[in-house]
Amino acid sequence: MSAVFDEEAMTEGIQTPQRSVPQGAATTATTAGQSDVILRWDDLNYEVKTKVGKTEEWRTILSSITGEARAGEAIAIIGSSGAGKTTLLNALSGRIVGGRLSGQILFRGAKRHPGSFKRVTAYVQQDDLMHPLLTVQETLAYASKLRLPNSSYTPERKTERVNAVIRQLRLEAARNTKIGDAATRGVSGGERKRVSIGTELLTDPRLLFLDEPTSGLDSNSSELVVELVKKVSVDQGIATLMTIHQPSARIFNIFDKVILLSQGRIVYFGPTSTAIEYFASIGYQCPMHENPADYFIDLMTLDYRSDDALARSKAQVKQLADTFAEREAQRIAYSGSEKPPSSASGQGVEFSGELDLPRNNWFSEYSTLARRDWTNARRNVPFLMGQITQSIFMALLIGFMFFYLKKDSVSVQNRLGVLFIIAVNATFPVVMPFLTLYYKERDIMVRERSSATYRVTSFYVSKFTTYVPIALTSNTIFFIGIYFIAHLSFDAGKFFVGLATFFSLSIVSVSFLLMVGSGVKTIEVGFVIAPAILTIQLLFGGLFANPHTITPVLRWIRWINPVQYAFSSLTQNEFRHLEFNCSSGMQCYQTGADVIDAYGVGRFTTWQNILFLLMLAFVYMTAGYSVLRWKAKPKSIWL
Ligand SMILES: Nc1ncnc2c1ncn2[C@@H]1O[C@H](COP(=O)(O)OP(=O)(O)OP(=O)(O)O)[C@@H](O)[C@H]1O
Repeated sequence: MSAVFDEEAMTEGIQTPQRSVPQGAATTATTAGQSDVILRWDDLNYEVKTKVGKTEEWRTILSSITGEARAGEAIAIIGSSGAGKTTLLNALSGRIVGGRLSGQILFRGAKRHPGSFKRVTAYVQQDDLMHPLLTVQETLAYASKLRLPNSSYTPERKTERVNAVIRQLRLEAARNTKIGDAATRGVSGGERKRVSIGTELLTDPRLLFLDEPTSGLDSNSSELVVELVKKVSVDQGIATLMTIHQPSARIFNIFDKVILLSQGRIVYFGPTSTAIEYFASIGYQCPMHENPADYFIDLMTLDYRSDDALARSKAQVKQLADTFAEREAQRIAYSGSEKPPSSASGQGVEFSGELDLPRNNWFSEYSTLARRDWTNARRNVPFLMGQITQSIFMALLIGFMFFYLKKDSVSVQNRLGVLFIIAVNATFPVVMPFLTLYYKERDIMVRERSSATYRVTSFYVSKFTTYVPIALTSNTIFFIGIYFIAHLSFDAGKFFVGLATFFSLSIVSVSFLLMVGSGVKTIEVGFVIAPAILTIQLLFGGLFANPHTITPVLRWIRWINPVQYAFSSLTQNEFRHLEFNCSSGMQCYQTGADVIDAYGVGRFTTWQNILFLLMLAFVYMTAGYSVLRWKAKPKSIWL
């Protein structure tokens, strides 16, 4: 019996209730027709380069892998560590990066189109990257807003879909519990995994891939996860493939089929129910009370305890894989070609390239992401309190350090010092804490975008518009505190121009952290690069060295240095029209204009400096966006 597909609904990603497949309809390759084959892979080979240069070497990771997955079928990929399970799952799901992949993969008889294939497949990663401060309900609701098209789903239908997934995955009790993380207690490991699966099931996929969904879970939670996945696969006619480490006997028996992998070769692929029989037929009888999965894994695992044991186990694995290949060849010769008619030409059901387009318009994506970001920010009380506390503390400390600046010549140095510290405070305390936040969000974005959820621009702009107000709030507290405690010029015009400069520098800092956070591979690298660049900006900021006297080789740095523009603007603003009382006989600055001249900060006017700051913010934002876009671009190999 074949599953009934609604083509139009598939294009729109709509739930299609008539797609259900009766249990048992797709459990054996021989009884079901070709039409319910969702994914077919033939002779897959994958190699990676292990040495570069003249002595180039390639290591084979997958070798001659053939098989298929049908609607309603749950298939386990089992093998010892390093057998190639994840590599196979990645190859089939279109997530393999680097190396050489050959063979053929057909989705419902047709060559896969990356954009449309992603739309109809779901991939549940081993690490459940989710927002820890959102509840289960909110996590799924935001995912539904981002993933389901507004054109086919009204808000009510999206809510219904979320409720259906919550029921399906038995998450009712945890509905209002936060996801949590190491710092915040949240849902249990099993619930977390089910939420992760739920976000993928919202779009009603045809194919579901799961990488080690039971890792880190106790046996009951593992069993529940696998059971629920199996039930959903049957109910919705989904073909499911999952890698799994040492399943219990009960979990093993839930699967319709198993792929037993060793050293990148298939040792067995077929119904779970006949695996014991097959191994017995080739001389390996699973003992009565032993978990078959453990027994098979033992047979397939290389024994590194001694050279002899290793040679013996290698020979055994080779023999198992060779025997299976021979049996398969005989079976195919006996039953005729197993390939679907379209596979040779790759001409099956073609997908519309339009499926590549994002699901919703930019504003819809942006407003959902911005609301989600604000909810996360509002709930991140330790972060917000940390920002505000450090602003108050620094304002008091620095304010009283420079308490009551007078109008004598000695105050010139202090006045310059306080202005420079204001500039410093708009950079370091913004960049460093926000960088950690952004880095985590970036990883979630990469995961969410791997199933073509939303545009990079909507994510990026949403981050900018969330971080800027938070940074400006804490920075305003700092600025007002220090301005009045240190008695900077008591002049409304000067105060607001100073604040505008400080705001502009804070905006540059947010843009800078977005650029660094987008560019670095790991957060550790970010923590090295960001302070190094900020320190250079401070060194060339205008206080330590006169910009005009810096060696020409390094003088260009001032053009891209926001601190220098900010310091120049703040200094001109503060010192303009000031006059100093010189003690008799002492050489000193008579007026603020003398100070501006002496420090070489009058090249551009205050407003020109502010304009340069905003231009720099734009340049950093654009550079960060370009890097992020390039990084977020899928680089997978497609067959
Ligand atoms: N890009 C790569 N470069 C080098 N080696 C690779 C690459 N990808 C995979 N491998 C190697 O291929 C083998 C199979 O890796 P894979 O991650 O698929 O194994 P696995 O069966 O999922 O193992 P585990 O259960 O431990 O996760 C491993 O030895 C791994 O080191």
